[in-house]
Amino acid sequence: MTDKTIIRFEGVKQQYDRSTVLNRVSFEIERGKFYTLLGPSGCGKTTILRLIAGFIQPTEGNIYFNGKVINNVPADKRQVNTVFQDYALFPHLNVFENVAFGLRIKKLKNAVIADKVKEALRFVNLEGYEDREITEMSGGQRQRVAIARAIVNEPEVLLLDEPLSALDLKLRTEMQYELRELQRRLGITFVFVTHDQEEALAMSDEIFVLNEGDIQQSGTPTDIYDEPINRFVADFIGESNIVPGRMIADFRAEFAGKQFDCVDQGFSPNEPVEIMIRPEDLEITEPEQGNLEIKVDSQLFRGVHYEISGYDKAGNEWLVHSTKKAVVGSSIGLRFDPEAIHVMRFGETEEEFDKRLEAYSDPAQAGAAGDGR
Ligand SMILES: Nc1ncnc2c1ncn2[C@@H]1O[C@H](COP(=O)(O)OP(=O)(O)OP(=O)(O)O)[C@@H](O)[C@H]1O
Repeated sequence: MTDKTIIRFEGVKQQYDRSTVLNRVSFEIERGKFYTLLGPSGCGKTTILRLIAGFIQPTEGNIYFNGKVINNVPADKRQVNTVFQDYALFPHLNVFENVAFGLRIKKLKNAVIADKVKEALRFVNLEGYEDREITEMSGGQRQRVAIARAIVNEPEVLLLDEPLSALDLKLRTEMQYELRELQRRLGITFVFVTHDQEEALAMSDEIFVLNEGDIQQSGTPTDIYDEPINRFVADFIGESNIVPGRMIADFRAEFAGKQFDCVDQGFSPNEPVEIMIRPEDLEITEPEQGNLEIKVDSQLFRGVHYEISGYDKAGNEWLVHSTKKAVVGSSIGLRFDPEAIHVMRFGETEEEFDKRLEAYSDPAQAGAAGDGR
């Protein structure tokens, strides 16, 4: 734990009846950053938010806030506010009263409330909308009222549970920029929940990828995109080619019936692995000039690139994103760099994975691990 840590989960388990929704999850959240909990429906994202907010208590483990255990601190005593998916605004109150609601409960003076509400509305670009009825506001504007109502309490952490999912694509993209910008201006910690990987990649400083009650991987968007820990993360974050293979030795992998140089090490000789290559890292060449040859099966124009798929001689399917066209039924070559080959070990924990990656970037450790070439 560092002095930047604001929230820490230590072995937190959550059970409803007999089903375990979180399996002894441990992680840290630092002050002033934009975090995203990303994962498919039902993986436990909202449960983590509810635990941070104090709407539920963990079955096991501890939750720390600024270094103190808060398992039994009631929700209204936590320095945390939540923006809900459906905004949960009061339809019978106007914009001002919706934002002022929490402050009235705290019995602040009217002049103080007026100042704070004005400031919060300014932050979300809704100055002058104080007297509007909620029913007269658009989806995007309601969203901003909900955010103003949360930030008016000056929380240390803002929790956002799929706040953009009700908006259409264009507005959603606009709000992504706005939220990111708002977080920078406010300088407080945001914990944002989404099942949309593009949204997570675009907005976050740090992403936690969840599946079935476990954190599969945590890291920056580029870490997670470039070095996914396993098939689940690789598949969930972007499109990927994943084929079976084995590590012959350090820096030498075999897949699709051939051997290739790669940048991975620290595996047992002949260890079975999964090989991942992103579609945009494959370059189309003449059939005999590539590292692999595939027979083109289909081609779709996607606006910026062509999406080409085909099969190699070993029967693996490959997806290619390229600005070059290919002819369905013809053979093409695929060229890729050793750095484009990502080797994934079966059943590796995040700790082991991080250690292995660190060894690549630290020549002293890499040497100690033995260069098997
Ligand atoms: N009060 C409850 N009682 C019983 N089961 C619950 C309760 N709340 C959530 N669950 C279950 O816990 C699991 C995780 O739910 P959670 O809402 O945390 O998932 P999520 O990742 O946020 O999903 P979504 O994206 O669909 O909102 C689900 O299987 C859900 O059915």
